[in-house]
Amino acid sequence: CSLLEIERITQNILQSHLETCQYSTEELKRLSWTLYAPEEIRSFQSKSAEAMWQMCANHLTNAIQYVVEFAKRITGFMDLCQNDQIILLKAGCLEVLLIRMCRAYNSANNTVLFDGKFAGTQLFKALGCDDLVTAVFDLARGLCRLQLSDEEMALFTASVLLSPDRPWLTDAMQVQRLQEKVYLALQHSFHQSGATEEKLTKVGQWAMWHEITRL
Ligand SMILES: COc1ccc2c(c1)CCN(C(=O)Cc1cc(=O)[nH]o1)[C@H]2C(=O)Nc1ccc(C(C)(C)C)c(F)c1
Repeated sequence: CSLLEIERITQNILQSHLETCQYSTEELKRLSWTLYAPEEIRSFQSKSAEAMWQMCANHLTNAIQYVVEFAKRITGFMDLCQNDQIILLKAGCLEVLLIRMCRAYNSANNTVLFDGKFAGTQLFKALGCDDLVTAVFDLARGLCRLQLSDEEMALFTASVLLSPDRPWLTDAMQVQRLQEKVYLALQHSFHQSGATEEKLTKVGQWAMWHEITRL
């Protein structure tokens, strides 16, 4: 597709991301140095698993609404049949939420935004699943190292949402055509920003992995 179309796709997806990213980069920077005091951490740790899960579920459900709104604003997503829109969102919204979460992660002290301040893994002890919590923090740390710009984050999460290999899609080809345009825009964006070798390799690996899983 033409450079003009690439530019148009990039602007639409960047705009959609900025309008639905829930916290601006500046806001997260400011928040990232407000940490919980030891007694506040202890009060979270002494909650019941049920109460702690309820709190996390509320926050994540709220965040997922923003991901749904992001998808609806991507040109071409609303042209898909409703069945496919639902399949793509059901399969992809948690992946997108976890990728977006790295923006609210501070690798300097391994903390993530939770309920207004930045929390370390020990705050979530009451949940009783340290492995899941550690995995979420590890993913955020890995993604943080890519130092993705808002534009790259927008294009990357859009390409994850527009995965043509989700099961039961009615028109996978239509989704694949959309995803290929977003990949082109992402590559163009990396080359524009003189992306680091690591970033290109990482995304290349990710694209490869996607090819492999599609085979
Ligand atoms: C897309 O990126 C993010 C990143 C963090 C949060 C959100 C979205 C949603 C709002 N949120 C809140 O804590 C809500 C709040 C913010 C505020 O100022 N007042 O209330 C955060 C969030 O949900 N963080 C969390 C971090 C770990 C977990 C695990 C338990 C999975 C580790 C989790 F479930 C939620």
